[in-house]
Amino acid sequence: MKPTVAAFPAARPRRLRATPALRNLVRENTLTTDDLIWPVFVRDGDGIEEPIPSMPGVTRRSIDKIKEAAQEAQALGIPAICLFPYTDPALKTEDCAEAWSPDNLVNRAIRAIKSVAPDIAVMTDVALDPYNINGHDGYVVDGEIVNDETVEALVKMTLAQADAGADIIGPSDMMDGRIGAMRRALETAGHRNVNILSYAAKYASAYYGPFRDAVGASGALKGDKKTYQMDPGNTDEALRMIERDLSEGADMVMIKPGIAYLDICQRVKSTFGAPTFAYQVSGEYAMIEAAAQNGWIDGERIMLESLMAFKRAGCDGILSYYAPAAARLLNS
Ligand SMILES: NCC(=O)CCC(=O)O
Repeated sequence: MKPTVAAFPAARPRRLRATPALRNLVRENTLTTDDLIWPVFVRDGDGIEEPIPSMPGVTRRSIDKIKEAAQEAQALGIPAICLFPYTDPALKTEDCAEAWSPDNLVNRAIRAIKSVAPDIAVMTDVALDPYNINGHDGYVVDGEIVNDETVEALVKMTLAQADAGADIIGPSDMMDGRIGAMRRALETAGHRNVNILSYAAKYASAYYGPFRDAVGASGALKGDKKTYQMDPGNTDEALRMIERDLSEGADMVMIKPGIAYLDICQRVKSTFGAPTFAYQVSGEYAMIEAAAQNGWIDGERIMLESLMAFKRAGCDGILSYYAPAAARLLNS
């Protein structure tokens, strides 16, 4: 659609920018707390909030502190919280059995959140990397990340999370066929209302560096994730991945990382019209924080501007470490 614009001076586009009231009236996109999913890091212990040096302002919390965070999120009106575990290295194994233990950190955290903040939707991450001795999202056999055996493990992990009360399952592993396998297993187990938010277009990105520090996977990872995560040069492939995951039973889809992949967000939303999310990942957060702490940028304004960019690109929501800070500003 080509907009009709009169010639100057009949058209003076600045008229619509003249006052806050007029700007508010004609704003095309809005950012609200309803758009936010807050990723949080869980660790063992009690009363612990441990700073993550490469993500200033973000901490690893013990479950009692996660409960407080969930209550804070509920009070701020943030609809969902997403859990990532910092697993004790002694629990990381080749078979990754801790991933589907009913009493692993994440499953205990889900139950704890549900006990104090029942209005919050709890999202989980499904991938083997927090439990894998070699840091990969899948099983490694003779140097290869094997697909089908990994999917079997991911299904067990999914069911354990759903049993614990997860509302949204977030498969971030990028194996083939996992969405269909998870959906069938959830249906069979009677978890008919558990949503799947598929990390459908997840790129092999350097922007995840600080996250791997946060979950203690940096040292463990041998090699890279390029045989399962996507090549940053590709666009059409992202559309194929989204279409496939939706056809296998994903309720919502995600593009990750965020700000460097807004073209993908825009194409995905305009092509499929499905609930579309972006993940403003750890490296994006770290870059904004580093510049803000140096006084080189206005951190609060950049935070809100970067989140608004996702809305403009068509996203329905954003996973962001800024969720509580943004919610406080948006609510003020
Ligand atoms: N599966 C979750 C992630 O890989 C998060 C990445 C990040 O925040 O950098």
